[in-house]
Amino acid sequence: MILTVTPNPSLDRTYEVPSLDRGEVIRATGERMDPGGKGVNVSRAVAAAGQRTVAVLPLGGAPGALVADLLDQQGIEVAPVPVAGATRSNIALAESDGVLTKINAPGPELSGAERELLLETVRRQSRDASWIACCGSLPRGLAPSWYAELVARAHAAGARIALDTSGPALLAALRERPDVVKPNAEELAGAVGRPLATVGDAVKAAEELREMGARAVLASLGADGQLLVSDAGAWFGSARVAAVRSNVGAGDSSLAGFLIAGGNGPEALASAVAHGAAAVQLPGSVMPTPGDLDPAAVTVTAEVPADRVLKEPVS
Ligand SMILES: O=P(O)(O)OC[C@@]1(O)O[C@H](CO)[C@@H](O)[C@@H]1O
Repeated sequence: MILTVTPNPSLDRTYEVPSLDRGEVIRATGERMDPGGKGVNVSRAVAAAGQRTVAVLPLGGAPGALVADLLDQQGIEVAPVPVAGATRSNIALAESDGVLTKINAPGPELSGAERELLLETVRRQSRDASWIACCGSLPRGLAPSWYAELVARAHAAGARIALDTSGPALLAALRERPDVVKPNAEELAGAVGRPLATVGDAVKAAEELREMGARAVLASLGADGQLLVSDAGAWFGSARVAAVRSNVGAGDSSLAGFLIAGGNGPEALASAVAHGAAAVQLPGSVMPTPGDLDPAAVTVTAEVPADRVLKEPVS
C-alpha cells in the first residue's frame, strides 16, 4: 500500500479563459473542479494504476466536504483529519494559448491538537505502507521542521519515505535521510542556491542534495525530462509528447509512477517518465490510467547528456 500525506490539500478550480487581461472582467469558457494537493494527486494516480493507496489529509469547511466527496466519487480511500479551518481553494487560469497561471492559497492554520491528530493518523495508517509519500506545502501552524519529524517517525516505524516539498521544509527534512526527494528544476535550484542551465548542472545539484542527506533524488526537468541520482548511479529519462494540455499534477503523477514501479532504479525512472508524459497530455489534473501510458515513447539512459542546455533554464 502507498500512503500519501498532504498536510495542505486543496479544492482545485480550473477556469478556461481566452486570455488574461489584468483589470478586466474575464468570462470563463469552461471550468472544472478537482480534489487537489500533491499527495492527493499521487493517491489518485496510484489508484488509477489499480494499486492500493490511502490518503491522509486535514479537511475542513465546505471546500473540505467537497474534496471528500470528489475523492469518494473517484474511489480513493481517505483517512481524514477533521480541522476547524476551511480547506483552501487553489485557482488555475488556463489560457487558450496553453499558458497556465496558478494561484495557491495559504490554507487554514492548524491548531496544536490538529497537528497531533495529523501525526497520529499518519502513524496509525503507516502499518502496512510500503511507501509514505509526503507532499506539498505546509499549512500555517506546521513548522518547517514538520516533514523532518514525520520522516524520522516513519523511518523508526520501518517505512520508506518519498518527499516532495520545497524551500526550508525540504532542507530541514534532508537531515533525516528521506529515501527519495522529488524536486522540480526550480526547487532543485532553490535548494542549492544556484541557477541551472544544463542537465549537468541539475546532476550536480542533485548530488549536493544527496550529500545533504537525500538517499535518492528524482528531479523533474519539465520538457527536458527527468533525472534519477542515487547511490547506484545517475540516469536520464525523457519521452516524446504529442501536445501538452496541462502540467498541473504532472510531477505528482511522475512520483506515483516511480513508487508504483518499486521506487528505485532505471525501471522506476521509466515509469515516472511515462506517467509524467501521460499526465501532461490530459486536461486539468486528471491522472493517467494504464491505457494512457505509452512506454514505447520513453527513453532511459545511464549516459546522462550533461552538456545539454535546458529548454527551461532556472536563473
Ligand atoms: O501549494 P502546494 O502544496 O505546493 O501545491 C498545491 C498544488 O498546486 O499542487 C498540486 C499540483 O502539483 C495541485 O493539485 C495543488 O493545487
